[in-house]
Amino acid sequence: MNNLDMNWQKTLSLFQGKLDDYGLDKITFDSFFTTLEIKDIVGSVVTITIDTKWSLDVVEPYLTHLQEIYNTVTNGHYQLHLMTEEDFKQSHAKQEHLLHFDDHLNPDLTFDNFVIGNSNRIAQNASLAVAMKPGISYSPLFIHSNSGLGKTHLLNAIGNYAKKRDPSINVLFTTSENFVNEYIQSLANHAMDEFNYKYRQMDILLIDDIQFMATKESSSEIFFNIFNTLISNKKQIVITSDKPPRDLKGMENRLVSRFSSGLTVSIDTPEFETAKAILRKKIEIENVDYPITEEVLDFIATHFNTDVRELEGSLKRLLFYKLICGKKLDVIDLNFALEAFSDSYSQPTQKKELTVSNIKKCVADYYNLTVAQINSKSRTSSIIVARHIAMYLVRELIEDISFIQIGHEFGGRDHSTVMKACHKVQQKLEKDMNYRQAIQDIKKKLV
Ligand SMILES: Nc1ncnc2c1ncn2[C@@H]1O[C@H](COP(=O)(O)OP(=O)(O)OP(=O)(O)O)[C@@H](O)[C@H]1O
Repeated sequence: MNNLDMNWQKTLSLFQGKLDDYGLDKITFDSFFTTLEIKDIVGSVVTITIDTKWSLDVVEPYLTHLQEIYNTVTNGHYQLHLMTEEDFKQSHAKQEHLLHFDDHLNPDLTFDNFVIGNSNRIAQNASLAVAMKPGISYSPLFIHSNSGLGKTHLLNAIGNYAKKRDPSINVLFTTSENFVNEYIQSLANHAMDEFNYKYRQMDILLIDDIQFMATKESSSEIFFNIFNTLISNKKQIVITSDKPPRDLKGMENRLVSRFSSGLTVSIDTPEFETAKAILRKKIEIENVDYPITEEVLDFIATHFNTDVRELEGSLKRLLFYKLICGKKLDVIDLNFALEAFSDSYSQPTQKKELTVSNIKKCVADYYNLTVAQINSKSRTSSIIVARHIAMYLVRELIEDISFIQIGHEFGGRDHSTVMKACHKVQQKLEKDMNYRQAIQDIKKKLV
């Protein structure tokens, strides 16, 4: 007999000794109480089963006495929970079923095939740290970048890596859109218990593209609760988004502040060498068995480098063109690449004309402000931030424009005010990754 059974038998025999006090007789005790069995202890809840519903009705009124005795025997603070054998089996089956959910991880997206460069090193390092020790140091981890730069890849890599190290942990990858749909469906099917149970038992919850949840109020509410439960149970949450937490328009402040409470990292557009390394990796994965010259890689890395998806697409196009062109080629060289991209590649076009007004407009749009607010004397902090960035970008992007001219363009301000603003931006750029990303995003829209 194990400890658990011994404690229970002791409880029953002490209970039996007090039958008179409880107004019970031996025949009732022998018929109903001796079949009680401890099935499960989760935390402080001890589940006891009984064979039938009518036996349950007889025993239930005496449960608090049994609980008192059990806590004296075990010197614990347990709550006894009584249910029929049948109910226990059903709820167990439900939980077993829920434990076999699909993790939705893509096994092809791993750290092994994620190319590291300056543009993504911090995000990759943070992701790996989290995958090695989920929930320990950086929860939530918030990864943001423009589209196609590897956020989904890293999310999957975290899940795949962690599962490989410990196959017993519960990992779930989902997009915020799927989360919202699943929530709506669970509400409609009266299956919110299952929904909550599933999400709350995760050791690692990976949520892609959180920006879609911004305006979904009730889904945000339930997500907020799940988020808090997981974080307070030291579980790992990783979230991705196309912008940093504070720029998630429409997202509740309490969620934004929770998102910022862990570690926030960003991914930039791959620089030339990283773009080439990614191309080489993709060539290796595709098992390309003919040489592609360095010049071709340079060409693609220079002209199709907005994001990694574009790099991948260009390579696929090149390989496809080789397949269908009908030429017998031993090597893919630059001439062939120029032919393959003849309709999508044109000589670099002239830069868009940059004027003070279109820089102001672009910054104002980015921050959801008007140009009049940028020019105004308002001291509201969000307007000041946008105004300073606009001044800085004017100074940086328009050749030979003086501080005096800029001051004039921004509502007749003094040149020293403009100088101070530009200096402040420069200082903040060096320290604040999110700020740097915002300025890069605006620049990208302008140039
Ligand atoms: N550093 C990298 N090394 C190898 N492949 C990469 C890298 N970064 C991105 N990729 C590949 O680029 C493609 C796009 O990446 P991914 O889907 O992860 O981007 P994303 O940032 O999540 O985009 P979106 O915001 O549009 O969802 C994927 O095929 C991914 O495997």
